[in-house]
Formats: sequence, structure tokens, C-alpha cells
Amino acid sequence: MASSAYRNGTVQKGTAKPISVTPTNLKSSSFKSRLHPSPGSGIRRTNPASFGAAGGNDGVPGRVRVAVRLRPRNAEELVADADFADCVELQPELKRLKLRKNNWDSDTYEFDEVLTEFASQKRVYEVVAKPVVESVLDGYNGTVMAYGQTGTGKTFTLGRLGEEDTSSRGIMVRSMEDVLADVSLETDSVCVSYLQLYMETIQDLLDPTNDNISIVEDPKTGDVSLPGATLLEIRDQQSYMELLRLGEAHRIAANTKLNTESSRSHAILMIHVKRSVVGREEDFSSETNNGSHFVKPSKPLVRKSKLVIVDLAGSERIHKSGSEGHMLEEAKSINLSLSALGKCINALAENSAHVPLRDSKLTRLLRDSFGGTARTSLIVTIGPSPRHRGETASTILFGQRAMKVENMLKIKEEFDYKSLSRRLEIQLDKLIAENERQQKVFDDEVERINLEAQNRIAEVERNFADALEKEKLKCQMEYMESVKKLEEKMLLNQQKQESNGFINDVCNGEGPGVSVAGEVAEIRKLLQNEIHMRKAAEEELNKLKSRLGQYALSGSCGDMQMSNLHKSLEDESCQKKKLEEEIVILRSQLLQLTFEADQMRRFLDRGECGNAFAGLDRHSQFKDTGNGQKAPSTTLFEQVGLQKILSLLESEDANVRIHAVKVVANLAAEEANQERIVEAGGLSSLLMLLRSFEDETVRRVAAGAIANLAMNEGNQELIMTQGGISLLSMTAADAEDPQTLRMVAGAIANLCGNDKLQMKLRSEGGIRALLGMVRCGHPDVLSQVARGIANFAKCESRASTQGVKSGRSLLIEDGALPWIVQNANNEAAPIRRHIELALCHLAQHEVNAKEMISGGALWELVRISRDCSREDIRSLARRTLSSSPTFRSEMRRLRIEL
Ligand SMILES: Nc1ncnc2c1ncn2[C@@H]1O[C@H](COP(=O)(O)OP(=O)(O)OP(=O)(O)O)[C@@H](O)[C@H]1O
Repeated sequence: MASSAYRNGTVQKGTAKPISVTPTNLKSSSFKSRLHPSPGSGIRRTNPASFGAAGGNDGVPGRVRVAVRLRPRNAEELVADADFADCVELQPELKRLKLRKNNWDSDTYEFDEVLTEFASQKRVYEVVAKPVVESVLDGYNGTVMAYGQTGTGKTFTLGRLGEEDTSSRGIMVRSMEDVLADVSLETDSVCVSYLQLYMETIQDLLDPTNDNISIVEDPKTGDVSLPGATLLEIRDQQSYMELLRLGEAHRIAANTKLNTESSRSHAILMIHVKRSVVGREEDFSSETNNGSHFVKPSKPLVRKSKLVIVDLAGSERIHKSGSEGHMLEEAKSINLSLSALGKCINALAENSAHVPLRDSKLTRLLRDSFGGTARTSLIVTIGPSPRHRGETASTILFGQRAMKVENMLKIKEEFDYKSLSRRLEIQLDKLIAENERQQKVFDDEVERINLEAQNRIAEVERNFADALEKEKLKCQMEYMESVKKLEEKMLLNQQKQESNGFINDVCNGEGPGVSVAGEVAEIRKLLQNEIHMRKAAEEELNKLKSRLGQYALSGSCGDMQMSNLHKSLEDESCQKKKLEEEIVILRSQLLQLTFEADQMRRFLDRGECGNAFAGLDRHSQFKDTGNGQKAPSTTLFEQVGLQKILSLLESEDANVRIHAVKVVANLAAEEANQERIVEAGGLSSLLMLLRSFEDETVRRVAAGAIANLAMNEGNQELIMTQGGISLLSMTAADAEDPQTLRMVAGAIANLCGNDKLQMKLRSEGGIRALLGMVRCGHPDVLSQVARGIANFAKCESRASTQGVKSGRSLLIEDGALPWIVQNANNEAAPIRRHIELALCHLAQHEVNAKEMISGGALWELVRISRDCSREDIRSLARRTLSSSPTFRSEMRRLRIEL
């Protein structure tokens, strides 16, 4: 900062050597602000140029601006100095002040603004304070300070409230008016603290009990703050005025010779302005551009600036002010702090390496105002009296030196995390609300679809139930109809028999047993005709043969005739073959009808439901007609021949195949036929049908036939060696029809009862196939599965007892235990009985005990031993439990008593 002596042009000619210090940049600088008006600003800006717009936060040089204000003569001066001229002469248009040395000589000083005794308070505000207020609103710190001899108008300039005469409002009042006009109280905030520095102690003027406030300096930024001071938010001018009144009331003043209301402390008013501003979008988007759901918020910034208005206590010459005692101490303290301020200003003005900021609290408080980052405006107040020329000269020199102090203005802007967080919260709330709305729409839609689906299901169920009911009715009707027809036929037949005295083989002595006797008789008649025709054809053939022999002998037979005869012969043979086939079919049809007639007869006799394949175990096996006579099927079997019937299993005609397999199944139900069917290759043919899997009916009937054959112990091994278990397992895995599964399960269950086949059956997947069929859930199937398991467990038990087998049960190995335990108390008696037996067999072997306990079988065994309806099973369970050490010990542990 350069400095040079300045002499007033008019004075240059004089002899005196006035020392006037003029900053080199004085000409280029104006007292007026160069700030932009903020958009929407409520105050009229003083100058459109803006150093804030230079951008960034790098700092802009800003010299301390100094104005001088002359107080008008007061009453005392008007009298006492009546014969004397003022000690100063002002040239406001030239911004100069002449300080008279004597009548003919004066020193001239140039200031940023020269305010005469006629300058209004409004003008003083506009030239001294308004530019600073605007800077503060733009985000810079600002200081307006009044310095001068006691009684020269510092408090008048700054602190006048102007309640009676608004035109006399001082800088403090007017500053707030402009601040409040410019800020938006929705987004910005204005807070005030008001303090006095009295005898090196900082007191709170808004709360006088708070009288030892400490200064906190940020070592990094140099920012000074007073965290202990009361900080009140201002929302309107009225509350601010009350606050100023309160502060004024608490300010220490005294009546001195020079001022009846002399301030004995430095008053410091701090107006904190916090403003939200919107930053440049690109700065922020790079930081937050990681989520696609958010509407990118602009960069939120906050500007925290501070306007400090300092009304210094006046400097005084002790002898003039007449201070003594405590007031003398006050005066000394005031002078000391002002002198410390002066020293700092001098050091700064001279660009000295050391600035003694820490010499007083005043200089510590004002460190940002002089040589700091604030925009500072100083008003030096002087009086006109020549009697105080010395003090006026000293004030003027203070102002001149202050004009040399260069500050580096910095915008006080920082990232506004609070605002960002608030905005993000709002955005989040919006997103949550939107999400909830969409969720509700979705839920409503799901509910609607659900309702619609339920309605549809209900409708389908209704339709289905109706259709089922109709179908049921239809079946019942048809059934009644057919029963009626059969009864009628039977009656007719009986009548015929009685009238003709003809005794039919089929219905011999059986009364109501020949339900389809008429039909049978008809077929028999057809059959007789066929036989007659065949015999006639055979006779014809024999005749032709003998004629052929005669022709050959006589030699009169021509080639032509020979070939004709050959052809006829071939035709006859073909016809014969066809007839033979038809006879076989007719016989098998007859056989089937005879079966059905028999079933029907039994049904009518007992009121039971007939089933051609009911014989899955020995107890339900179909044996004979019940009167010691051979069954009609057996008779036909003998008449037609087993080979013929079995050959029909391979017929190309599907109907014939179905028919034939039914006949074979019925034959297989008779114990007497079982071995013969197997010997004649029937088992292979049936297994082949199972393998070919051409038709569900064929497969079901074939499985039933195999089940019947498997009742015979001799056949069981053959079934195994011919790969029967694999084929049955395969069928078990892919069949869906419960009746087919029942037949397959029945066949495997029969095989399970063979001691010799245990290992092979298990290794070829028999147990797993059996367990796999429980998926069907049909009680008939479950019953067969349970029977198989019971058979297997029984064989295992036998083998273990004989010492043939050791180790855990293969049933347990193959995972049967959970199903066994689960169904041990099945409500279907046949299932329950088989399972109960199976459990007892398994439990007889100590090696199974642990698994059975952990699988829950012990509880079932205990239940069986107590509640089983069959005495033999009950006692078997009890015996088993009491003979097993493992079960006994577990029961002891569980305190179970048999
Ligand atoms: N420009 C002015 N016009 C009219 N009266 C003024 C002017 N300046 C000051 N006065 C009057 O002068 C007297 C002293 O003023 P003021 O109390 O403001 O001085 P001061 O510098 O604050 O003194 P101190 O330092 O002792 O507090 C007051 O009565 C005040 O009204």
C-alpha cells in the first residue's frame, strides 16, 4: 500500500507544511458500492457494477472507506465560540476538508465523503452505510464504525432511533430496514446480538447479566465470534427497534463536561444475515449424479454474512472532560483501547509486518474489519469548535490513516447441508407418498383380480357340480335301466327254459345267476352255426380233395381245371382260418360275458359292487361258481385253448387285444389257471403289454393280471427274472390312474411277501416304486402300499430272526419310516392294520430301534400297544416294546409305562 503526502493546491503556496495522506487509489475508488442488485432485491442498489460478480471466493481488494461528518455548533459553542470561526472548512463537492491552523493558513485533507453540518441522516446513511449493507446482503462481512472526539455525534449518526422524528433515524435503524426489505424470511434469517465493550469486558446489552463474554477466533479463517452472546432472530422492524431500545437502556453513559450523554463504552451491534442461494447446477450434479430416481436438486449454498456497527466511545482529553474517579478510569480504558486501534490502523496503513491486534479486546473484535475480509466504512465525526482543534486534527489523521487500510473482501458462502437435507427429505417424502399411492393401486388391482378369480372359480365349481349331478343322475338311470333289462332278460330266459324244458350249461340250476343268459344263448347259437358251417366247409373240402384225386387218376383233368381247383382250395383254407379266428373271438366274448354275468349275479345276490380284477390277494380270489362246478370261463378256456387266447394278446386289432387281456386277467384270477398261463408264455405277453404302454386300459388290466399271477409263489420268481419289477416300477412312476396304480402296488405287494426275493426286489427299486405311489393318495393304492410294506417287514423280520439278514431294515434304508409313522394311525382300517403290523415287525429288531425312536415310531408303537382294536397286534406291540432294551430305556427316560 503506497502512500504519499498531499498538499492542497491552494495551500501549497503557503508556508505551512500540512501533512495530508492520500491513498494512491483514491481517484479510482468511489465511496459507493460496486455490487449488483440481487434479483428480487427490495432495496435500490447504489451501483450496478459488482465485485461479487467477479465470482469465486478468492477475494477482492476493498479499501476502507472513510467519510468525515461535521457536527453543527451546539448551544454552548454558539455562545462560547461566537467570535471565532470554525476550526474546519468543508468543501463537500471536492470531498475536501480544510483544517485551519490560523487565520491565514490551513491544511487540506481529502476523504471519500465530506458531510457538512447540514447533511441529513438519510444522506449520511446512503453514502456511508448503504454500500456496506448491500455487500452484507450479497454475502460479505461489513463494518460501519464511527470514530471521533466525545460529543461529536457518533451515537447521533449510528444509534439515533428517530422515534419522534423519523428523518433523524440513524444508521443502525436504517440498515435493518434495508436488510429486512431484501431478505426472504422463508428462506433467509436475520439475527442480532448487541454488546458493549466496557473497561475491557464484553457485556451483553440484551442480557446485562451476561457480562463476561469471551471472544473466539478461528485460527484457520481468522473469523471472530462471540458464542456467549444472546442472538435474537429478527422478523420485523418493530421487534428490532425494541431490541435497540433495550440495548440503549443498558449502555453505560455519563454526563461529562463535553457531553451530557457521553457513552462510556464501545457499542457493537452485530446483524447476522443467513441467505440461501442456488449454486451452479454443474457443480452439484457431479456430486450427486448417482441416482436416476431423483430430480437433480440444484446446489444449495448458504451465505452467512455479518454487519458490524461499532459506536466507539469518544476519545477525550481528561482535563477537558473533567473525568475523575471511576469516570477517569473509564476514560483511560477508552483512550487505551482507541489508542490500540490507532496503532493497528497505523501498522496496517504502513503495511507493517506486525499488527498489534491482541493489545485490546476492541482490536481483537475488529480484526476482520481492518485488514480482514470485511467491507468497512468509517465515519469520523468532528466538532467545529476551534477550542478542540487538536482533537479534531487527531481525528482527521486517524481517518486519513484508516483510508490506507486495504481489506481483501471475501464472500462468506458455504455448502448448505441443512437445506440440502431438508430438500432431499421433502423429495423423499414425495417419493414415499408416490410409492404408497402406487402400492395401493397395485393392492387394489390384486384384490380386484382375486375377487374376479374367486367368482370365476365359484362359477366353474357350480357348473362342475351341476354337470356332475347330471352325470350322476344319468349313470344312475342307465344303471337302473340296465339292471331292469337284465332282470327282464333273465325272466324271459327262465320262462323260455321252463317252456322248452331246455337246460342250459351256463345257467344250470343257478336261478337268478344267469343275468345275460339270453345273450349267451344267442352267441352260443351263433357259435353252433359257425361250427356247423366249419364242419360243412370241411366236408366240402374233403369232397373236393377226393374229386381231385379222381381227376388225377383219370388223367382227364386239364391244367385249367387244376388251377381252378387249387384256387378254390386256397380260398376254402382262408375262409376256414378266418372262421376259426372268429370262433376264438366269439368264444372269448362268451367267456367275458359269462364272467360279467357271474359278477352281476353275485352283485344281485349280495348287493355288492362287482370288479373283475378284485382278486389281488388270496382272500378275494375268484375261484369257481360256488357249487363245485367249473367256472364257465374255465370251460371256455378249455374249449378255446389258452394258446389261442394268448395269441390274441398280440392281435393287430386293438379291440381284440383289450378284449383278450381282460379274458386273461379273469383267467389269472383263478388259482388253477395261474401256473398254466405262465407256462404258456402269458406272463411274457402281459409284461410286453406293460412295456408297450399303448393304452391305459390295457396297461391297467395287464397290471391286474400280473398282480393275480404274482399271488402264486412259483410265478413270483419268474416275474422277477423276466424284469417284471422294473416294468412295474416304471408303470408306478408314470401312471396317474389310481386303479392302474392299485394293480401295480398290489403286484409289488405280493412280490414283497416272498422271502427269497427281498434283496432283488429292493435292488431293482421295488420299495422306492411302492413308496412313490403314495403321491396318488387314493386309499385303495395306500392300502396296497401298506400291505407291501407289511409283507416286506415281515420277511425281513423272519430273515433277521433266522440270522440270514443283519443290519438295518431296507425299508428304513429306503426312507419308508416317515411315511409309516405318518400313516400308523390312518383312519382307513386296512391301511392302519398293515402299518401297525409293519411297525411291530420292524421293532422286533434292535438294530432298527434307534432310527425308529428318532423317527417318532416309539409313540406309535406305544399307541398300538394300548389302543389297537386287534388284540393280537396289541399284544405283539407290547411284547416287542418290552423285549427291546433300547425301547425300554427310552420309555424309562420318557416315563412311559406300558
Ligand atoms: N449532526 C448533528 N446534528 C445535530 N445535533 C447533533 C449532531 N451530531 C451530534 N449532535 C448532538 O450532539 C450531542 C452529542 O452527540 P453524541 O452523543 O452523538 O456524541 P458522541 O460522539 O456519541 O459522544 P460520546 O463519545 O461522548 O458518546 C447530542 O446532543 C447530539 O444530539
